[in-house]
Amino acid sequence: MKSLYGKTLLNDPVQNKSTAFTREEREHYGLQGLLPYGVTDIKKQQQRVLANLRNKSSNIEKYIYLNDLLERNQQLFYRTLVDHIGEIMPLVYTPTVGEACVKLSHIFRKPQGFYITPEDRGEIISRLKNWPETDVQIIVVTDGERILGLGDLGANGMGIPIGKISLYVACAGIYPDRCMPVMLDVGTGNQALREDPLYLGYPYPRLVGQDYLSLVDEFVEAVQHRYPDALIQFEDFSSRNAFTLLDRYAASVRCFNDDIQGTAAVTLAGIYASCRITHKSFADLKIMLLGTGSAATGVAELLLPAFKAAGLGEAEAHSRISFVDRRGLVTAAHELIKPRICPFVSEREAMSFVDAITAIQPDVLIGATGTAGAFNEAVIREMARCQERPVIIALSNPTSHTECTAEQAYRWSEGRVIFASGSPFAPVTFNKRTHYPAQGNNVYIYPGIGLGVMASRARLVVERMFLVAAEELANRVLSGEIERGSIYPDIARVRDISQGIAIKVCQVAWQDSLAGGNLPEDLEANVQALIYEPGY
Ligand SMILES: O=C([O-])CC(=O)C(=O)O
Ligand SMILES: [Mg+2]
Repeated sequence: MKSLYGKTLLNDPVQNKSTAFTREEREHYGLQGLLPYGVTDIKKQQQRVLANLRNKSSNIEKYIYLNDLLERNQQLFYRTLVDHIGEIMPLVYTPTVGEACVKLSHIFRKPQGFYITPEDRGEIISRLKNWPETDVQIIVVTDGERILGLGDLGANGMGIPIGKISLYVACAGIYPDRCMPVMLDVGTGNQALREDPLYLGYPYPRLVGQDYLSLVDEFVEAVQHRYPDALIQFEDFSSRNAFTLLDRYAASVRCFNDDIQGTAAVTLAGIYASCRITHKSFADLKIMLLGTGSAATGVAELLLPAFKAAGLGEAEAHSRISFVDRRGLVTAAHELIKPRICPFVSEREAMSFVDAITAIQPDVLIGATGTAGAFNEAVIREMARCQERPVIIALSNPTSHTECTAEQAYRWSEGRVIFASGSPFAPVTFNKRTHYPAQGNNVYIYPGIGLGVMASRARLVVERMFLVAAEELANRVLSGEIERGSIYPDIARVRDISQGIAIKVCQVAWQDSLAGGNLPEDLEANVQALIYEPGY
């Protein structure tokens, strides 16, 4: 690392320790006079951070404060995030990051991440040289078209890759300088944004068709040229582009789509864990999905190999999965069925959502619609009538777009639901009993996948990696958590869990001959060696 002195050192977020510089360091680095007398350690600094944070009156203020801290003192930011992940994750990630994205052009302070626009066409390789890091291993890229359940936020969507990267660092221990958030700013279909005088993105309608694809191609090729080891994580693209890009690159480029594959794995893990509560066999389950976008489709497509691994045949596996959308059960009577949903079309007659629950009696109901209220009272009551312990997973983010609240799920099921949601909910007390909703968010999966791909230098990211990640995550739910109805582990253990997932991913990489190099003697040590522990 370059030796910095004086103000330059204090202004460098990576090397700055602020009041934690010792007397000797102050003398050595020319810091005398530039700091108050008191020398504190990182624990005391954390106390100050937490007190200031808790004093802020709104979540967006907390987001801004934490972001400023990251830009001032990276070690302190990450140490505090890691040590207080349950409290701070919702402020740097879902749900607050949703609000931050909506307002990003207005709260903008310091540029972060890397922006590419159509004006960079033909020049992306040389533009990438402007990024100062030489060893980038993880790239999270969005084009801002489907930010959480909030829709097209254009370049304001940059908040998402930034948030995801901070959790790669906190939840998997990837070194910050090995991570790169990228915004492919190809314009926005959001007219209000384009007309906002403070909007900072490329203020034109979105590139589409071949113009769009060729720009993404150029970006992917440029990444492979400049950062040949990097994993590309596609995030928050529109459903259509998400599948198009995954189909285009997955067989030849080290990449995955988090909304399709990460969400699928976290959902599958929750379903596996729910069987420990209901004492049902996974192979017997019937699963209903509301929504036909990238997340719901991804879940169905990962359930198929999971069912097959549990002994079901192809047709039987398909028959366990049903889709509903706002028109009701997806049957052949539906017009314009998306190609990937076709294999799951029900042979029953057309019927409403609630009637489909009555007819099919699903054990598990999953929502991925981006629509608040989609799980209304009638839906939840019918699930509770059909099942002693209905499993309901409301995936959509942020909280304002979740299919139902935790409180509604417990109330309308008389406290019998096993509930999880993409965004966090506080515990709910109903009929004098406290219920603990779990957070089924892909943050339990993607950091471990990334770490495992990095540790194995796997050429490709394959389906089996998500299956083993789901199994590992489900196995990490403690019996005490199962007893209180939680189907995901306490987020405080996520770092350890990500390492467990990474080891399983490495095993797949070596078994499937995808890994770079020879199988290390000790896979765990191989993963451990990569871990960043924030501190001075
Ligand atoms: O960001 C999150 O919290 C989960 C996710 O990928 C999404 O909702 O698109
Ligand atoms: Mg996402």
